[in-house]
Amino acid sequence: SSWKLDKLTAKLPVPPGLPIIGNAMLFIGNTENILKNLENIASLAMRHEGAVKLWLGPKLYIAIGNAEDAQVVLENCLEKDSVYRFLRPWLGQGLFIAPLGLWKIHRRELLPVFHNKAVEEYLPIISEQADVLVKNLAEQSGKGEFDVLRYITACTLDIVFETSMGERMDVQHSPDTPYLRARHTVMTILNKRFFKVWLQPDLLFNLTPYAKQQKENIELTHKFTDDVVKNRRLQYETNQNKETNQQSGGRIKTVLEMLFGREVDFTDEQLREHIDSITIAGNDTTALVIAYTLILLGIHQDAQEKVFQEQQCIIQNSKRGATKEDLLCMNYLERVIKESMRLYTVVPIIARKVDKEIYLPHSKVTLPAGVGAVVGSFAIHRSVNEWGDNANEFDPDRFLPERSVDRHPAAFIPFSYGSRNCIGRYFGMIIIKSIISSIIRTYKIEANEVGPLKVEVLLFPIKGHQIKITKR
Ligand code: HEM
Repeated sequence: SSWKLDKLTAKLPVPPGLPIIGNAMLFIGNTENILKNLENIASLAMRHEGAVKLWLGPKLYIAIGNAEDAQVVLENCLEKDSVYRFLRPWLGQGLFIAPLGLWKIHRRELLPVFHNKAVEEYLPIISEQADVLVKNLAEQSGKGEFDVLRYITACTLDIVFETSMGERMDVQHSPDTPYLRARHTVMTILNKRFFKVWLQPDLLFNLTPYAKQQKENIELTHKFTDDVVKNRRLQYETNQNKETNQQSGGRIKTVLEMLFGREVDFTDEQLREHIDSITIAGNDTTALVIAYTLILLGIHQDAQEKVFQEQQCIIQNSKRGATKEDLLCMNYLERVIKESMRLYTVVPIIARKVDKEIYLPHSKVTLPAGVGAVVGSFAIHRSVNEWGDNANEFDPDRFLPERSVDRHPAAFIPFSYGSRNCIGRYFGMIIIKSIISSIIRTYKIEANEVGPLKVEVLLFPIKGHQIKITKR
């Protein structure tokens, strides 16, 4: 039946491949090569109808580089592709990879927890950590280039841990803990598995030392979250009669606390899986967007000056954290952040399972059930068809309302699209805005370039996020 699948999708171009493994060669080699190959696939797609097909071993994938087909896939295919199965031992049925039936029920329960009003309660925690970040950065002020991502990641970890489970990790002061090391090890092994086809079959993976290492480190991270869930459940049950709404007693409720006593009676294991999924999906993504935006502001001094002037207008010379009202006024900064997410799409590819036949109106091809659909957000964000001839140039004002009216709704999808999009997108945006606001009011930034990129699930610059800062 691969013959039948091949025939059904005969209209689509296919890059040259090898027998048996098909196009899997495209994903072999270093991570920089993977990106080059992805770019070649994207340009092959552009020369045709914005889609190509790839055989990865026995499985057929359709790679999509146009907004119209991306919209159809992201609206209709809500089940994650089987490539995410490697996350299963770690994240179980957590929202990020939850199978469709369970996902529908749990997403509905989690939505109010990530509502604008609910996450705005976390602004004091965000500003407090942004303040620590600004102080930590002082050691780099007036010196040469340095990689800013490490500082930002420590800050977003502190924010995400405190808001999701009420744990004050203080990563910004003590970045090296057994839990964080274990977490990093698991991520490194998973990344290898995603991109190295020979590590994908369990049989082969289990022959490597990675298998044991992964198991031990997953157990360590599970134990950490299990303990938090157990303690918070106990506290919740003790206080149950006293507290009723989010801010009772003046204390802010964490994501975890908001999940107790809901319509769906989450088990402790389910809570652990959701909380782990949230801290994994929400941390590096947010940190990367901030780091790319700082480089872009360092390159484009005129944009930085405009961002600074806007801050002066809103918060004057104060060093206080940004309030909800302040954030709403940061329109230029918001356009800069969007342009940063467009050019450096930190989640560059999204893979979904096609569980029922669907027709792609742009490529004019019917995808049979059983194939995988890969949405190339990075490719769509840089496509001249969607963004015009200067698609590769930095121009925040392309996000002015009057210049956005004719754009396809799925031409800009940094948080994916449709009902399985990012549940934390508003939370992510307020963290990003608030942290950049604090940094830019204190430091002037310089940077040369982002340079060549690589894909390790997320998008990274090969030489790191190099910037120079000086106190204003
Ligand atoms: C700028 C920062 C962020 C970016 C670029 C981003 C991007 C994404 C994308 C592209 C997806 C969908 C993946 C797919 O369709 O397969 C997603 C899902 C998700 N994100 Fe985010 N995210 C960000 C911040 C956050 C934050 C702050 C949180 C929570 C604290 C979060 C939690 C999640 C969760 C739980 C999902 C799974 C949703 C579901 O399947 O229903 N993300 N994110």
